Amino acid sequence: MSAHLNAALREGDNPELTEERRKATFDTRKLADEFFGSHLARRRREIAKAIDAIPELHDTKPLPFMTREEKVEEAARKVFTLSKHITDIVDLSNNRETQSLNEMVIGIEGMPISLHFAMFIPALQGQADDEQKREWLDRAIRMEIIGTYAQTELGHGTNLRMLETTATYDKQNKEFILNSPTLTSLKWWPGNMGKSCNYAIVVANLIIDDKLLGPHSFMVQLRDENSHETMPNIQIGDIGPKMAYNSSDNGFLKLSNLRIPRRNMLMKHAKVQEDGTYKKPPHEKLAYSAMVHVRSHMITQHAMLLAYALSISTRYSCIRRQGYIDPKKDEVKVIEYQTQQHRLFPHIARAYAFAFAGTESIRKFEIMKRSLEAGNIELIADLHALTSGLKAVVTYLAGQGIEQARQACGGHGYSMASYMGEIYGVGIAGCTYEGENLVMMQQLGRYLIKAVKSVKEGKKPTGYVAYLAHAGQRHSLIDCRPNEGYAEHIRAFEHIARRQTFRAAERLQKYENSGLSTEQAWNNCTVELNRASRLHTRLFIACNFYERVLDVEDMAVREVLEDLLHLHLNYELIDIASYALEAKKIRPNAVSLVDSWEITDREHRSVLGRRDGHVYENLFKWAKSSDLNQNDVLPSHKKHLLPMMLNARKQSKL
Ligand SMILES: CCCCCCCCCCCCCCCCCCCC(=O)SCCNC(=O)CCNC(=O)[C@H](O)C(C)(C)COP(=O)(O)OP(=O)(O)OC[C@H]1O[C@@H](n2cnc3c(N)ncnc32)[C@H](O)[C@@H]1OP(=O)(O)O
Ligand SMILES: Cc1cc2nc3c(=O)[nH]c(=O)nc-3n(C[C@H](O)[C@H](O)[C@H](O)COP(=O)(O)OP(=O)(O)OC[C@H]3O[C@@H](n4cnc5c(N)ncnc54)[C@H](O)[C@@H]3O)c2cc1C
Repeated sequence: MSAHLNAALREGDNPELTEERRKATFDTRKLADEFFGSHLARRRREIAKAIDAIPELHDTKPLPFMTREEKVEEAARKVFTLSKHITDIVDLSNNRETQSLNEMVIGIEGMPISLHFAMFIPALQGQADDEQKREWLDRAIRMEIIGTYAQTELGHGTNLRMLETTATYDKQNKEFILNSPTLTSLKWWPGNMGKSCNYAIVVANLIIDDKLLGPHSFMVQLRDENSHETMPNIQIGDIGPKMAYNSSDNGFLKLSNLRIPRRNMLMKHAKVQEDGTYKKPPHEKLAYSAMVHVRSHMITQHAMLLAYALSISTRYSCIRRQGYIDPKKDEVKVIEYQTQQHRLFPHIARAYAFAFAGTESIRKFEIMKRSLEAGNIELIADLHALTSGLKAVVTYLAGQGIEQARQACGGHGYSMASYMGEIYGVGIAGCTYEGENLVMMQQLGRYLIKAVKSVKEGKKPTGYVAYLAHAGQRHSLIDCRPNEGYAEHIRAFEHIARRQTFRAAERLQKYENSGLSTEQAWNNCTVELNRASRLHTRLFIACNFYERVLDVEDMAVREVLEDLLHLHLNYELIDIASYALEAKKIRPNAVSLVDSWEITDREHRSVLGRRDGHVYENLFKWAKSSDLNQNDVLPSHKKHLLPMMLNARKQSKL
C-alpha cells in the first residue's frame, strides 16, 4: 500500500514508527470502519475533533499524579463542563458514542455519572411503567437527578435470592418500608452512591403479608435535591480506595424504616396493587434486565481496554531497541523478537475478535428488547446464556492480554507513565462486577445441559447450540489438511466444544443417578461444566469472527483480517502461541493494526503509547512533573525520616 494513504503518518513523528507505518498493506481508516462499524468510527473522529476545540475538557495533569480527591473532583469538573456541550457533541441515546466521549474526556477511572448511564437509566427503561418513566426517566436523561443501581450487599452479591434488604408493603398507608436489618444487609459497592448520586434503584426483597416475594426494584431518594444532604432514615458514604476506578465513589447505604410511596416500586412487569395484591411478571428474571444490558455492552468495552494496552505496547515495541539478533548489526526493535510477537499478536487478533463479538451481543440485546416490547419473552434465555458466557470469557482473556502487553513493555510498563496499571485494574474489575465470572459460566452451563438433553431426546437445537446435534462428526486438528480453509478449523473447534459439553452432561447424569441431590451433583461437575461453557463461548467468538471477515468488501482489509483470523483460530485451537508463519505475516502490519483502533493520545493517557513515538523525552518530562519533585526535600522526610536519622546519629555520638 502506498505510504501516503496511511492516515496515521504525520510529519515529525519518531522515524521508527514512520518506518512501520509505511509497511502497512491496508488503509487504517478502512480497518477502523470494520472494528467500530463505519458510523461509530466516523463519529469517534468527529467527537475527538470537538474535544480538541474545548480546552476545559482536557486533563489538567496526568491522572496518576492526582490524589483520590483530586481525581474525583477532576471527573466532576469535566462532567459539569460536558453537560454544557454534550448534546452538541453526541447523540445521548447512542450508548457507544456516549461511551466513546466518556473514554476520551474523562477516561476509564470512573466518574460521578457512570452508573447513572450504565444502569440507572437502563433499569428505568426496562422496568418502569409509562407513568414512572414520565416521572423519572426524562429527568434522569436531562441529568436533573443522578442515580445508581444499588443491589450488592456487604454479605451477598452473587446470590440475589439471599439479599437481606427488605421492602415490606404497608397496606394502610400504601407505602413500602425499606430496611437494612443487619450489618451484612448494607448495600455495598454501588458506583457513585457514596457522594455523587441523589437517587438509587434499590433492589430489595419484597414482603407482602409476611410472604417473601423475591428481589424487586424500588426508587429511593438518597439526598435532598437542593442541599444534597442525606435524607432522613438513610446512612450513606464512600467505601474507600480500590485497586483501580478511584475516580468513582462506590458507596454503602443503610436504610432504617424508610417509607416510600407504593408507586416507587418499578412496575412495568411485577405489580403491587393498593390492596396489596401482587401480580407476577411474565418472566421471573425480567427484574435482572439492567444487568443483562450491561453484560451485553461489556464485551466491546473490554475489547477497547485490550486495544488500549496493545496499541501502547505494540508502538512502544517498535521504538524500543534492546539486544541483537545479528551481533554484527545494530540493536533491534524489541518487536523483532519471536517471543515478543507471540506475546502480542494473538491478543491483537483477540481484540478484533472480541470487538466483533461485542457488536453482535449489543445487536442481540436490541433484538431481544424489541421483541420484549412486542410481548415476546422467548429470546431472554438465549441472550442471558450468550452474555453470561461472553462477559466471563472476554473479561478474563482481556485481563490476560493486558498483563502480557504490560510485561511486553519491560520496566517502563510498570511505571504509571505507561498507564498499564490502571487499564489492568479496570479490566479485571469486569471479572467480578455484573456477576462473578465462574458463577456466570454456570448460568451458561445450565443452558448447555438443557441443549444436550434436547439433543438426546432427538430434537435439533437451533442457533448457537445447533452444533451440539452434530454428534458423531468427529474432527480433530490432525484431520485438517493445509489450505482446507477456516471452515475446517471451525469444525475441529465445534468437535472439541461438543465433546466437552457431552462429557460434562454425562458426568452430571452419573452423579444424579448415584443418588446425589441435583444441587450436590451440579457442584461436583462445575469444573467440567465451566470448561464446556468456556469452549462454547470461544467457539462463538471464533465463528462470529469468521462470519464477520466474510462480509468485508475492501480486499486489503479483508486480507489482513484473514491473517488475524488464521492466527486466532490456530491460537485458540492449540492454546499455545501460533506458528512462525502467522507471526511473520502479521509483523509488517503490527503498528498499523493498532493504529486502526484510532485511539487518540488524549484517550490513551500513556507516555509509552504516544502516537508520535517520542517516548523517552516525554518519560523524562513525566518524571520531572511528579509532585514529589516539587520540593528538593519532602516535608514528610523533614518530619519523620530526617529526625530519625539525626536522632540515630546523635545517639551514636553519645
Ligand atoms: C456527561 C458524560 C456522559 C458520559 C456517559 C458515559 C456513559 C457510560 C459509562 C459506562 C461505564 C460503565 C462502567 C460499568 C461499571 C460497573 C457496573 C457494575 C454494576 C454491578 O455490578 S450491579 C450488580 C451485579 N450483580 C450481579 O450480576 C449478580 C449476579 N447474580 C445473578 O445475576 C443471579 O443471582 C444469578 C447468578 C444469575 C442466579 O440467579 P437466580 O435468581 O438465583 O437464578 P437461578 O440460578 O436459580 O436460575 C433460575 C433460572 O433463571 C435463569 N436466569 C437467571 N438470570 C437470568 C437473567 N438475567 N435473564 C434470564 N434468565 C435468567 C437461569 O438461567 C435459570 O433458568 P433455567 O431455565 O435454567 O431454570
Ligand atoms: C468495580 C466494581 C463496581 C461495582 N459496582 C456495583 C454497582 O454499581 N452496583 C452493585 O449493586 N454492585 C456493584 N458491584 C458489586 C459486584 O456486582 C459484586 O461484587 C459481584 O456481583 C460479585 O459478587 P460477590 O462480591 O458477592 O462475590 P462472591 O459471590 O462472594 O464471590 C466470591 C467467590 O465465591 C464464588 N462463588 C460464589 N457463589 C458461587 C456459586 N454459586 N458457585 C460457585 N462459586 C461461587 C465466586 O466464584 C468467587 O470465587 C461492583 C463491584 C466492583 C468490583
